Amino acid sequence: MRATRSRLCLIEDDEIMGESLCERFELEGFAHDWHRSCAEAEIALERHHYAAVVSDIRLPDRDGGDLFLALKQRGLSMPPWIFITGHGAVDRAVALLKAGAADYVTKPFDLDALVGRLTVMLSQGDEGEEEGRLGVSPAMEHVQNLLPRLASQASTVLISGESGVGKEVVARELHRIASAGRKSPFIAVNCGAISEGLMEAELFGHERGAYTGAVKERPGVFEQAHGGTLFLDEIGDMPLPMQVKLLRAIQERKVTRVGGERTIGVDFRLICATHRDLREMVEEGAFREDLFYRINVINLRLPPLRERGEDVLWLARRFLAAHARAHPEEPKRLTPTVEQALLMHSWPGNVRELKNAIERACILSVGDELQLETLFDVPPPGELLEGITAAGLADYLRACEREYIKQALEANEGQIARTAARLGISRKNLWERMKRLDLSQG
Ligand SMILES: Nc1ncnc2c1ncn2[C@@H]1O[C@H](COP(=O)(O)OP(=O)(O)OP(=O)(O)O)[C@@H](O)[C@H]1O
Repeated sequence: MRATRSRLCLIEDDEIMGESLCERFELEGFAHDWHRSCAEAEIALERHHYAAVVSDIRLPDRDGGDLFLALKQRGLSMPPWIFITGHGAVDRAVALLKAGAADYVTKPFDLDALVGRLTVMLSQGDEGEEEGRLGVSPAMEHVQNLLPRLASQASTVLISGESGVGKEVVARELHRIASAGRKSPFIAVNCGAISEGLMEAELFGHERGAYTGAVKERPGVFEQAHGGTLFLDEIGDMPLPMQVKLLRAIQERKVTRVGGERTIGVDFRLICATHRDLREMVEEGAFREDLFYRINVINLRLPPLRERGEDVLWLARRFLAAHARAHPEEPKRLTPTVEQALLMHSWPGNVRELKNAIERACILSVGDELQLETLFDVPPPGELLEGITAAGLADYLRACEREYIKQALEANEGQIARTAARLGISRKNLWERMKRLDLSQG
């Protein structure tokens, strides 16, 4: 992906106006792209992060304001927009300002003042304002706004949410903010992945000769996290006997290595994460109540991706851009059909599933657009057609179509809107086909 953070996007069809603006931009040393139609600009805006957009309102193929509103509605991460307008269209420009545009200038305008504004925007564009951003949905913005306060005031935080929602991402962001540019350790431990026998040594460390095979002394994760953050993932999987020891270490901020005598003071921020309902586990006797209250001081609940639709396309574009950065190629585009399918999918695997789907689709899609069929696991044709018998071609095609739609319906729990989006057809069209093929929803 081109480094366009410090680049301007000009949308102007008037050759004289466009040329004079570009001349001035060149004089000022502003990197810029000039697009003469909305269609051209739309593709560029989907692919690149510009620092600012300067756009005419009246353009040959579409109203520039409509393009702005449509991209905004699609959740595209938008640079500040400045509209150029004639005297007759000031009302429209004011309405666009209310809808989120940065500014407007009326022809003939003061070019120096415009250049002054753009200089500020270009310098801000270099700061990478998207870094550390968790999402654009109200739920994630709420979490984002809480993090600085938690970083300065909370020493224990519990993050809950389904698998793949981004609990570790949030934990790392909290750590980054708390570290404020200092280098400090972030130690992540998956409590579900360590066998019960090894857990004590893993958490508290061991002295030399503490057990067979302990040829060297080794600090545990509490000591490693000293001065930084200890992230205990899947805390609900911690065996009960270890929970007692964990509680003591958290409360006293001291540990004793296995096979050792001395206590070692440790200072760390503790972030625990779980996809399980710890309160329910307490009621069932599977999780200690005292430990639960100790770690549940601040509970950040991350909603599943299906409950924060605003984030889906925003995240998808981030993953597209990341893929393009890692592999030297132009980022692929999301077509309206693909966008619709992404929005309708229920994402049981949350952000992890979305990330994997986009990565797979980037690799498998041919051309510069993501292809719908590469996004989701659809059965390979051989598997789909297995066992289909038919009297002739028409009969055979009908059987294939029926089987394909039937499987898509099953995969989407019979939900018409989702299935239609997944198949890339309208709901009405899906209903008609189901009727014709004698298929029911469930
Ligand atoms: N806001 C986000 N921005 C970018 N990537 C994200 C975001 N949230 C999650 N991801 C990505 O999704 C994947 C899953 O995220 P993460 O490991 O943080 O989830 P989790 O809730 O901790 O999952 P688990 O419960 O299975 O451990 C990771 O690859 C992560 O990079």
